[in-house]
Amino acid sequence: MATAVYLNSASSNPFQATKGKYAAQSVRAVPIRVLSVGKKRSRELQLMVDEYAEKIKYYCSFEDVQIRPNPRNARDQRAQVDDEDAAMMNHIRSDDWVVMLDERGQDIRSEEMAELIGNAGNMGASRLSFCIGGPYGHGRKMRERANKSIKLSSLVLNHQIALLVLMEQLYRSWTILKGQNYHH
Ligand SMILES: C[S@@+](CC[C@H](N)C(=O)[O-])C[C@H]1O[C@@H](n2cnc3c(N)ncnc32)[C@H](O)[C@@H]1O
Repeated sequence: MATAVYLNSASSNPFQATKGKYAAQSVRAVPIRVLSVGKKRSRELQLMVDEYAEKIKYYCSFEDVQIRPNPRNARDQRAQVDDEDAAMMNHIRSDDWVVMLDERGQDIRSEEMAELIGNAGNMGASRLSFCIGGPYGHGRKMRERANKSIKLSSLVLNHQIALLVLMEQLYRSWTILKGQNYHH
């Protein structure tokens, strides 16, 4: 039977062996993908993304999917967003659990992000897809399809910065779920 992941402070359970702030959770590791619209990344950014990807892969399968911006060289913003939206939707399956990254999304804490990842398997998701939009953000199809919309900050971030912050938070989430000594 599915059990929901609720994060309680490890100190409330003295029998739980853990070095971190939270007790280790037993979770089904659902594969994670990050879909992001963006031009070719700088070498420096790619190195940092790869570094986090390797860390995340220690816990679950991980894929970094890049989507070409403005794939049909549309002249106006609306058409560009629609084309990027369609390209992103092509990568999403019906049983994916889709998290849209958006400056107007729900403000969540790192512990809530960890719960989201920990509970994905219990919700019947076969895959978790985190989606980062292009220069003008997400289109209508993505907004309708997303199971959840979250913000990383109240500031608007460059998509590459958003990607890096997301990668670190995915890694952080897993260390929280495993009760490891990274999150304080
Ligand atoms: C340059 S931003 C697009 C900004 C645009 N004003 C919009 O309405 O989305 C490119 C992408 O980065 C991500 N992003 C930027 N700031 C963010 C934030 N504060 N929280 C979450 N995602 C953010 C979103 O996925 C966004 O679609």
